[in-house]
Amino acid sequence: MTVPSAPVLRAEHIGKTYQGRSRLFAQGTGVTALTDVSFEVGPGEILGIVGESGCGKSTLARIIVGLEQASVGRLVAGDATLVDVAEGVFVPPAARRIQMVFQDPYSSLNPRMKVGDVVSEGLRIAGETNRGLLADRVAGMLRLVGLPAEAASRYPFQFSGGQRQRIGIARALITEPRILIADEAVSALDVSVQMQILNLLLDIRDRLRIAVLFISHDIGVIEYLCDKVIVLAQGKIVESGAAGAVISEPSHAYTKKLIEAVPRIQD
Ligand SMILES: Nc1ncnc2c1ncn2[C@@H]1O[C@H](COP(=O)(O)OP(=O)(O)OP(=O)(O)O)[C@@H](O)[C@H]1O
Repeated sequence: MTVPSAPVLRAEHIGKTYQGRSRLFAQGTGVTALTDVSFEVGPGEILGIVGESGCGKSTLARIIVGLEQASVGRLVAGDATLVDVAEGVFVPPAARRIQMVFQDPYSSLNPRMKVGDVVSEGLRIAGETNRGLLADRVAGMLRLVGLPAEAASRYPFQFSGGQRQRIGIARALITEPRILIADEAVSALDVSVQMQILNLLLDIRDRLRIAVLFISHDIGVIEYLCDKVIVLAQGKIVESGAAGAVISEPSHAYTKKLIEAVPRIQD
């Protein structure tokens, strides 16, 4: 009998209301971006978070990584409570061991930094100064994402979009996060390059047993990559479960609409 692993991340009843400063929000109503969002992701599991623009995907990612405060709810990673709004718990981003890969590899890499410095930045911020150790770790990360070690001495503009996304993944993984959040990480890439990056994420998941939250508006990509999925509409989970089951037999009209809108990736 296999014993189920403890979740790497558990979100409990997360809610977020943005309180604007403009007169539009004068009545204290604000914008409700998330309502009662709960899910779990286990080690080596890829959870897809799918929904149309404005459904709250990026807000959820920013809350998990700690760039945004939740208005209500809890986030627990393994034994550690990262967020408990009622108890006033808020673990700062640098202490969460959660890293993000962003949509646009062109703008998310500092063009004036060599790739080696881009990739090693997280370790240097954490206080690592040993140049030999940093170079070894960078070379290992570049190898992991399928780039040659010589890439370290070049600049981001010397690489293609897919290669830059590999650099972004190496940068995210160097601090050994327990969770990787990919926010529309393949949306800016051509379809064939998308497939290469999705396959790289599968390979990394298998090798590192890391948990991945994969945020996308594209249900075809979610179907190819993810074990589980939550479908967000207007900040609420309208459907969740095993990715194959949700996509082959969607029970909610919103999920059906997402499926009809996107060509399916065949493996
Ligand atoms: N800083 C903010 N202040 C006020 N409202 C915000 C803020 N950020 C997001 N929102 C609102 O919260 C809701 C969810 O936005 P969010 O960016 O999380 O959605 P999304 O699904 O990631 O959309 P997209 O794919 O377009 O980025 C939207 O109604 C948005 O207008």
